[in-house]
Amino acid sequence: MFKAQLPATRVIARRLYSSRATQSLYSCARGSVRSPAPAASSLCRPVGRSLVFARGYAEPASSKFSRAKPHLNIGTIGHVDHGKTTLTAAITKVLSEKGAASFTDYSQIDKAPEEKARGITINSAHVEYESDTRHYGHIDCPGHADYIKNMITGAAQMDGAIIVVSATDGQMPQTREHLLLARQVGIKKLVVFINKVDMIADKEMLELVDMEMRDLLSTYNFDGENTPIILGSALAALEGRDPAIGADKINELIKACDEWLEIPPRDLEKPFLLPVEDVFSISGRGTVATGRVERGVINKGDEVEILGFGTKIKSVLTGIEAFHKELDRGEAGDNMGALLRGIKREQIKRGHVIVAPGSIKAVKKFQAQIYVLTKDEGGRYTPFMANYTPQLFIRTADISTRLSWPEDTADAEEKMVMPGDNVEMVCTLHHDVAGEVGSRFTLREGGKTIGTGIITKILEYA
Ligand SMILES: Nc1nc2c(ncn2[C@@H]2O[C@H](COP(=O)(O)OP(=O)(O)OP(=O)(O)O)[C@@H](O)[C@H]2O)c(=O)[nH]1
Ligand SMILES: [Mg+2]
Repeated sequence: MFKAQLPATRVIARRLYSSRATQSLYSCARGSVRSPAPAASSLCRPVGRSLVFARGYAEPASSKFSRAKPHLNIGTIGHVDHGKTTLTAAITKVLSEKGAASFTDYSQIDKAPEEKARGITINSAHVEYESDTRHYGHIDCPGHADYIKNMITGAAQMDGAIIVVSATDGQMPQTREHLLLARQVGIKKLVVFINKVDMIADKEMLELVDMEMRDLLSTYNFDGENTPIILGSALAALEGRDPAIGADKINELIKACDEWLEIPPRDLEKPFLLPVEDVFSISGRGTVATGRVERGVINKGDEVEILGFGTKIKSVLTGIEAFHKELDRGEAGDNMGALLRGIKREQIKRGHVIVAPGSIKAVKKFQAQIYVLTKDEGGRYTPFMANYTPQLFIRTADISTRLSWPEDTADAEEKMVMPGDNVEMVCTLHHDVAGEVGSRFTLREGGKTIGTGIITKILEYA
């Protein structure tokens, strides 16, 4: 009873605390004592696709799709009105005819539910469908601001994207902005859909849009030469007419996604990282750090490194507890307690990370893409300028950080950041923390979140 009221990590530490409890845990592991593990333990372990849900997806209403196929998160990006939502609806329409999706019509997608991600409201719709070889989760946002927020917060992370560009307009400012952001947040490959070809009779015009898109992709360091570009009409596909520019092109698009977009390494395949939430001293046994494993796998006896706050020490994990049992192995998603050999209570604290040695470094200064919340989102009412010093929260660490403009910025002295802006700034940390390109963080001031960001470039290691 008493234990049930404690946060999971405390329970773990308490269990490691008493050697008698540890003994009973061993017997529990052998299956001789105790009823089945408490339900709470099943909360943590990501099984197959549920990893995706841990990243912000709601469990889909239909579960008739095969879970056996590899899963990829994608979405439509691109300039306002170029046809992202129409294309999303068209994909579900064409694939539903093969039984590989449930048709989600335009109005259902554009009436996206609001999601709260780190205090930021994002309107986005998730649909899912299947190709011959993969299962896709697909996100479409109703507005430009929602794309920006979604990409920076990673509310629904995209592993790849379909950039939609209207043949009538060609590339527009948000085409470029979304491409740049896709690059910044680590999307490596895109597929291009040149839409509304039903409105263009001139073939040369289409070739021009194609060529310009390849140039633009290369400008933003994507593979402009080899990126698949499909020309079609999302509206024709949705309305079930002109298959040569409609349904056929949707099938071609999905095939291009299958062949060109890559499945990212799963969290389990990445190097081990445990953000420390709490630390306990257990007499007769040593120091235990608890937290939820962010990525990777660890085995009892493995060497680890503790990083952050000027610390870089090696140790060995001599005990692991997760799911209220003493185990030989912990993995991504587990709430675990880690017994560390030769580490004193004072040497480790909340905000440190325990990692596979050499897999990540501590950083002091980096460049980041930052979205600044509006006052309606609970953010600041007023703009700020360079040298503003909020608290930066990354994993379990919080550190005061100074914000400034990158070196080559014009008028850096007078430049203001308005609530609602998306900016690239330099963060100089008061002390070091484990970080890498792609690490996400939030900025807070006086107890409220004022911004959210993602590291794009490391400028100084600890
Ligand atoms: N003629 C033609 N019109 C299209 C096509 N695809 C989309 N449209 C129209 O273009 C308009 C904008 O389409 P949407 O799908 O709402 O565009 P969007 O990119 O989702 O727009 P935002 O979410 O507001 O950025 C609508 O009126 C669509 O009917 C197409 O292939 N041909
Ligand atoms: Mg839309």
